[in-house]
Amino acid sequence: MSNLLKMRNFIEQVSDAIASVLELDVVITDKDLFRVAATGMYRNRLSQRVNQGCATANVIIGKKCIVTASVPGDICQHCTRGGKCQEKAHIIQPIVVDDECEGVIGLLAFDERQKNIIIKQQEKLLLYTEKMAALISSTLKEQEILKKNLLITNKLKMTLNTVDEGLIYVDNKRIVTQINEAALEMLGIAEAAILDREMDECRIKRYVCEVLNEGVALDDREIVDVYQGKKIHVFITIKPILGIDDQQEGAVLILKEYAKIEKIVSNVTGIRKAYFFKDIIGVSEAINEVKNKAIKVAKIDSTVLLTGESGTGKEMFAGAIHQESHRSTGPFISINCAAIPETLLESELFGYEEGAFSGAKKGGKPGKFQLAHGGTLFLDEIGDMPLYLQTKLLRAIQEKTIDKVGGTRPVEVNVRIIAATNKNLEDSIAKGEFRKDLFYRLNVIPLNIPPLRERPEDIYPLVNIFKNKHENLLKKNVIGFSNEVMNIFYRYSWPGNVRELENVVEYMLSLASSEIIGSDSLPHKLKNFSSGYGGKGPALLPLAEVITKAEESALKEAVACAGNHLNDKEILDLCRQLKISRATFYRKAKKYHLLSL
Ligand SMILES: Nc1ncnc2c1ncn2[C@@H]1O[C@H](COP(=O)(O)OP(=O)(O)OP(=O)(O)O)[C@@H](O)[C@H]1O
Repeated sequence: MSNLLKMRNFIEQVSDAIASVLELDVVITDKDLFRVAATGMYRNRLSQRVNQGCATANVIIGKKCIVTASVPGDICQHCTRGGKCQEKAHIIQPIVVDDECEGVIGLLAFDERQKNIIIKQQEKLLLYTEKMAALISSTLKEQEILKKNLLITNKLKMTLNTVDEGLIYVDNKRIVTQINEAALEMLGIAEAAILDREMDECRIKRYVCEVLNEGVALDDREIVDVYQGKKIHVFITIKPILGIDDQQEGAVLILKEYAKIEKIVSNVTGIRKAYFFKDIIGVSEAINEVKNKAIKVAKIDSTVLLTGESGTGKEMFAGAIHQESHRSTGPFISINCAAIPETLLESELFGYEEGAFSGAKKGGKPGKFQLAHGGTLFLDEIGDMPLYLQTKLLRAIQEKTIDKVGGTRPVEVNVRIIAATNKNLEDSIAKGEFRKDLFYRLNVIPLNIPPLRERPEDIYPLVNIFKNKHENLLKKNVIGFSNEVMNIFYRYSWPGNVRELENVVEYMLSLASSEIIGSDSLPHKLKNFSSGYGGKGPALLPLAEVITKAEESALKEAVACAGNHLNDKEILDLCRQLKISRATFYRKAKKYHLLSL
């Protein structure tokens, strides 16, 4: 479709305007020889093609205006209509855009009166049609520029929405002019609630003001805050945007999510945060039993298999065992066998030699086994390892050597293996998904971490620890959770275990507006759970039982913090802090088996 045809409405308006001013008929024809707009005789011949070789076609080729005072003139000699043309005279003006003829404006005379107008007012008409052709030409150009701009904007929008970083553009008044999907997700906000409005998140606003006032970029500032009820933890870079004349036009904000950066660093290096046994919180007999056993086995170099539901703390235990072992000065390298695509897992674990496959790095790459040399290798989600790699892993454990992908000689490695799974490996063996011999190799020392619902005494100290941790991060001042909330915590089944509990505490703290956090801040699924409170749901615990549980947890935690094996002076000190008598302490110690911990 020609450019003139695309703007048919506008072209029709121009042709009507010319005709009404000049008392002549007008036809506007595009470069494909189609009549786009016309008045008079040609109005009912719109969208028809004019003859090849006619005056119009000649002007389109020659890009020069012609005046024929009496049709047929010289220019008509090749026209296929010959003497049948009804035109008596015409002026045909080309519409030229960037040296390309897009079409013509034709002023036509069909009778003697109109013919006289053309003859007598030729100069004036030429000037007028020239101006009209220029008007159409500039409008066509504007349309072209508009189309290009629209395309650039669309490409930009698509690019903005494919990047992982959050991007926000603000003008000099801090009004958000553009925001991508990643930024909306990080801020937990809908586009309509932020676009064309002032950037009002207080910490971000402060930094934006700084950049706009001083005109100097700001790099990777860490922000931990609550924005519209959602916790945000990001690194922010803000750069001023300069216009064509070097005037500041606003700023661009680049947000990188902390959790994503942490995950990338830990995935690439395999290095995890160091955990110690003191970080593993819990006062229940069950958790202390596992802890005590783990402390003992840390000293020997045997392979450990940690089992337990997701979020029970298997990775914490693996890290703590490493720190307590004679390998603590060596590396602790972790790999999640379920998170890495099967095709990459082998080279991630065992490394590869140069040229092992297309895309292999020059000089090859060491695998996690080699990186863990002299330390501990934590194989998380071992139950998801494909069978062919299980065979290779078994050989590495038995022979203490690994075969790199594309390698010709085995490489010696000195590594302690700790594996973990939330699957029942015996079931996997029965289904033929896990090698029995590997299972026995890994299961030298089995440690099972019980789910949180089986050790409710741990809930209170865990809630306390997480409250303190996130209270500081979120800069909130909270005393604690209401009895109703604690009661729900005790009765809920925690399918996501300690991880879920921590997430719930963090969520509730970010919403907290009072010192005691009530059930109104509970996340949806716990709120639903609480709607059964006293109704259809599980029965309420008697108040006395809640108090007893809280007292037991608080005392066990206090004794554990003081060091478990307390002498007389330490017990006296503890009683003073707890503001209870020695007799009361010993009575409760007996009741809750405090001193046998
Ligand atoms: N006893 C505990 N004391 C303090 N924090 C804990 C405890 N147990 C688990 N956590 C916390 O819960 C989260 C999950 O722990 P971890 O990753 O060790 O669990 P996991 O069993 O390895 O989970 P997955 O099977 O999903 O990998 C972590 O944030 C950890 O800090």
